[in-house]
Amino acid sequence: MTDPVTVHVPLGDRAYDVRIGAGLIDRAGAEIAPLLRRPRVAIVTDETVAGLHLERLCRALSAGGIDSEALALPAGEATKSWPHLTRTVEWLLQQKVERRDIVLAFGGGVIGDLVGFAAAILRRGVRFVQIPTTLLAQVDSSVGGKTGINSAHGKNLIGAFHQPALVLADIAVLDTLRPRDFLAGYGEVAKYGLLGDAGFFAWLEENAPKLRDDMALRQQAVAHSVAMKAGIVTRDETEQGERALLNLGHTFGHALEAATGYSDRLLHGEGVAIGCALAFDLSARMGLCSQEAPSRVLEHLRQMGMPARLSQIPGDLPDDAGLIQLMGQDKKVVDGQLRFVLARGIGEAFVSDEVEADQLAAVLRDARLP
Ligand SMILES: NC(=O)c1ccc[n+]([C@@H]2O[C@H](COP(=O)([O-])OP(=O)(O)OC[C@H]3O[C@@H](n4cnc5c(N)ncnc54)[C@H](O)[C@@H]3O)[C@@H](O)[C@H]2O)c1
Ligand SMILES: O=C(O)C(=O)C[C@@H](O)[C@H](O)[C@H](O)COP(=O)(O)O
Ligand SMILES: [Zn+2]
Repeated sequence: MTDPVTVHVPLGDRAYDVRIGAGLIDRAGAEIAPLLRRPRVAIVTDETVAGLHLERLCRALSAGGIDSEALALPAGEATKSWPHLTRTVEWLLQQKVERRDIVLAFGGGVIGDLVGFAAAILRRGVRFVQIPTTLLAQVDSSVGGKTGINSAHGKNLIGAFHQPALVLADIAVLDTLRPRDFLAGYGEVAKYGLLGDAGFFAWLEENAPKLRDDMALRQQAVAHSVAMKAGIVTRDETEQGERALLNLGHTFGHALEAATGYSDRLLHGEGVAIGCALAFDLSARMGLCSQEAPSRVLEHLRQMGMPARLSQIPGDLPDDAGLIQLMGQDKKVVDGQLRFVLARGIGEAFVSDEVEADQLAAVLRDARLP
């Protein structure tokens, strides 16, 4: 057990804490009990997380005098869909979860997004606690209140803003992640440096390879990422402006996830990594930043063993027109016009609607090369 770090998200009557430390799951009862009106919770998780960590969570809740029931959904992005949303909401109703109860989302970003959305619509809104178990969910998806599911038309197209009442990020639970899932989550960590903190990116260039083994560095990386996200979300909760910077790499990434059918061919964080590389390439081609910036991004992703090019995605992809059509469903689109997060350098991202079709085509063409 390390001393937890707390990042507060000061959103008025929707304010909450993000607690970050090793061993927090074992303290879940004590951490959650003060939020409860009656000592019971409904847990929604996925089958992989249930097999590895559910018993421990239930024991910790029980030690705090809290009864629990759990629903385990299939693991993977395909679960962020209407059928599993329906199943979750119906199960929560069957459990007679009341408006003043708390639902626990115990898993990665898929569970957090789905369960957060279920909580947002159940009885027109019940509170929920995020217990994120992937690196991605700890640094990004559990914080900020974006919840939702995917559609064949695009990523996260059905959803709501619904802030959690508490986030408990047990960084030791990441030890059981598959290396590929750990690295995919790292895509979102690197994103924070790239979008707004050159010093953090330089720190990552030196320390990121050690995050898997060094708990103190891991805690620092998670806490720094969460603090950056909390700051942005506090200034712009519903993405009227600055929050769109958190979408760096996502216009490309989300289109690629839709193109690969939300399957294991491409994980969200991998799409973000490729998308960041493409966004920096596009920025350099438009003369917004020097060539050194995309070269550094590529070099770092390669050093970490992450994909950075379209040619690293297994199987066929749609042609450029097909990918651009998928980008047309991006939530940043205004009046039918695509908007991209571009950069003037590492840590200097901004939103632009001035990308020209031939520049975009050149980026996509080159990214298809091996
Ligand atoms: N709401 C937001 O702000 C936001 C931000 C970023 C990403 N997202 C969403 O998050 C999703 C991706 O999240 P993810 O990468 O966590 O994927 P995920 O939830 O599918 O988890 C990845 C895999 O890791 C397994 N897993 C989870 N915890 C584990 C553990 N401790 N040990 C072993 N295995 C474990 C899961 O079963 C799954 O197979 C995407 O749908 C993305 O759109 C949302
Ligand atoms: O919290 C945000 O805002 C983000 O954009 C974080 C992203 O990493 C995340 O993938 C988010 O779900 C994407 O948002 P969307 O609005 O493009 O679906
Ligand atoms: Zn993301």
